[in-house]
Amino acid sequence: MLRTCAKRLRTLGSPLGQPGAQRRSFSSEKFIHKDYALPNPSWSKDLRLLFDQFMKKCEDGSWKRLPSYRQNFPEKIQEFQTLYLDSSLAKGEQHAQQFPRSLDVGLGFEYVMFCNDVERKVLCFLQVGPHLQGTPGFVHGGAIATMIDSTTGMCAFRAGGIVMTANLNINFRSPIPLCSVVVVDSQLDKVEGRKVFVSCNVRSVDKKTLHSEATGLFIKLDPDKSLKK
Ligand SMILES: CCCCCC/C=C\CCCCCCCC(=O)SCCNC(=O)CCNC(=O)[C@H](O)C(C)(C)COP(=O)(O)OP(=O)(O)OC[C@H]1O[C@@H](n2cnc3c(N)ncnc32)[C@H](O)[C@@H]1OP(=O)(O)O
Repeated sequence: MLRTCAKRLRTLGSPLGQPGAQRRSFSSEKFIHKDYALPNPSWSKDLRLLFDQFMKKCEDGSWKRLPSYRQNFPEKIQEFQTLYLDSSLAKGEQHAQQFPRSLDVGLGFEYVMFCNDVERKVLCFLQVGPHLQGTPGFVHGGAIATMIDSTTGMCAFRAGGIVMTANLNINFRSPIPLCSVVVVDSQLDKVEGRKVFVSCNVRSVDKKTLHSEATGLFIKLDPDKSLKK
């Protein structure tokens, strides 16, 4: 699996250990607002197949592909700051990046999310790159938690607007091989006032292996309360 992964990365012109090529181009607006939830040469056949299968499901409008950027658009950040932040927290925002998109293409998280608002589900098809290693040959638990947080967070966001994770409970059932593709499947369970409850599982593409199970509690932010440092 790792050898195939390294081969695909060489075709990107960003060999392992020399990630600078991708980073150099990052400063241009074009790359900041590039939609990363689209196929690139680092994507494996498994990820491409899932992508193509769900793009077909989007044709009748039941599913939607969610675009994904390294940075939020300035007007969104402005809106967020105006509503929820102390002005003292506004520093450094122009250099901020979405954490799961901050690694070089192919080396970290390669993923695309699809949502179905009627079924209240968000699915994430995720390829875990070689820089996400924990135990040798397997993915770091923190990397898995990141994508569970992002997927369940997106599910909560679609139901409740701007939310933050208050509690995330994960059971790691079976390790995820590095460079494999997994499906993060999240489901909105209920909304009680400002509390949004979401559950989630992570499985192999053939669904035979359950890698992780999780539940998340998200709280809709209250515009009358400012977030503090
Ligand atoms: C630029 C903006 C664009 C946005 C686009 C977003 C798009 C997509 C989403 C992507 C998903 C990203 C996913 C990543 C999300 C994160 O990782 S967030 C980072 C981690 N989380 C935090 O740092 C949060 C830290 N905590 C807090 O800031 C606060 O505790 C809170 C905001 C979560 C809640 O505070 P507050 O608003 O003051 O609410 P409370 O009054 O405290 O609580 C309200 C009710 O909820 C219950 N509750 C709160 N926390 C918990 C908990 N941990 N467990 C159980 N219950 C909890 C609390 O008891 C209250 O209940 P009642 O009303 O009393 O019944």
